[in-house]
Amino acid sequence: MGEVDESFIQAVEHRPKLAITEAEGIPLINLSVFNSHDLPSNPSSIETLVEEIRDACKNWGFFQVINHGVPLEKREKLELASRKFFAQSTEEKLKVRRDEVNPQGYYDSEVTKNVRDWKEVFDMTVKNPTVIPASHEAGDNGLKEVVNWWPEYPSELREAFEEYAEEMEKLAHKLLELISLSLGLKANRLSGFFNDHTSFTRLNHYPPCPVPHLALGVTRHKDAGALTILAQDDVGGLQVKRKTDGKWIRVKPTPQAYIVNVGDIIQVWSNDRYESVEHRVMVNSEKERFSIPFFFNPDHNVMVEPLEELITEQDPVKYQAYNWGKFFATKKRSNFKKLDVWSNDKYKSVEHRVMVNSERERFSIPFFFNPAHYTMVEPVAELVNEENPAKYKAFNWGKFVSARNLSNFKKLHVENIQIYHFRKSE
Ligand SMILES: O=C(O)CCC(=O)C(=O)O
Ligand SMILES: [Fe+2]
Repeated sequence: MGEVDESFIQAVEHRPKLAITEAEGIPLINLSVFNSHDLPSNPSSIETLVEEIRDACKNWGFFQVINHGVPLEKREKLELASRKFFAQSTEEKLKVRRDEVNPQGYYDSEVTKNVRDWKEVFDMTVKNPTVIPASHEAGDNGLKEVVNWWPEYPSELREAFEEYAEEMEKLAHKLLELISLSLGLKANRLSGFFNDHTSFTRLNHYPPCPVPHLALGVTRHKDAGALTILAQDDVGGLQVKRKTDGKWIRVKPTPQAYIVNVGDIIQVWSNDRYESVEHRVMVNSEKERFSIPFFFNPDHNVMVEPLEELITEQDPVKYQAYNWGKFFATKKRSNFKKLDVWSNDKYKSVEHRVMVNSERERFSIPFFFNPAHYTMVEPVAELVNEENPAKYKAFNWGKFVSARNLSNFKKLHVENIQIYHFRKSE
């Protein structure tokens, strides 16, 4: 990734401490009773399991599962293909780069909460094609089909992914059943939301980082979907914000286990009984790290809202319904970076500052020449070509300025869409 660009540097309060206490870990749950059939015949064994899931979702929002039924060789095949893909030159990887039209593929400049992540990724949807809204605009009812890009090398990536995704889907449905039971609902209560699901899998590669105390592999965030099932390698780096005290707890790699976390959608469905928990990824200066999250997301047309069975007088509805596809499209779109945009990075905006002195006062009068508020700022078309693809997405100047003024000029703090925007006031 070359020299360390300022966009990677976290604000002081978000920088990771390199020595982290590994006190209490997230719960480890054995799924063996549940992994061979749809619902096990022994009701008391499943009761204990459901109880464990309930406690884990309530107290942590995160847990690990073992004896999950996913064949190890399928995971290893995809892990190996991922290593081979990322080991190629940037030029090769950019041939399958994600763009405005197709959000799948390779990407090395993801921005979470306006700070760049120290990672590169490759995204693939599980359904190929996957149907999503054509745009984030509320009035636009158009749909589009997203198809996966496949790199030339390694040629086995596609097969490895497809086999793996099938296993992930099975595991995700099992977990969904357990979660439904743990909320006192029928096992299949949530299954119908996933007929044409928009799930995707991401290959993450975190290269060694010369400034692990200043940057993060993934900035603190919550996952927007229903559930995430993560395979991490043996390097470690994932941290979860413990609910009891807000401390960052490292998720110790457990060979062959999967890490599961509740996403925002389960938070809303459960009307806050279960919360989607913040997590982040630390990087280190010596070892690269690989991980593979599977994001289990419902159909694009699902209206996400608290489940009516969980609503009572004492526990009234906490969220307004929102459309999953639109929410997701908006979230993807608002992941953009800083200025230097029109020139597509040919000219860089340069930092400057003003010194004062002990004797003389000084006056100056700057004139800030800004476009109209409705201007959509994006690289000018003449400066964009195949060798020099657009480095910025379009953004609205007026909205940018008002967000920036709010954030005290420190960071471009245009906040991503979040479920709390749909929270009803108490
Ligand atoms: O790599 C990891 O351990 C977690 C990645 C993650 O949180 C994400 O991609 O949403
Ligand atoms: Fe995540």
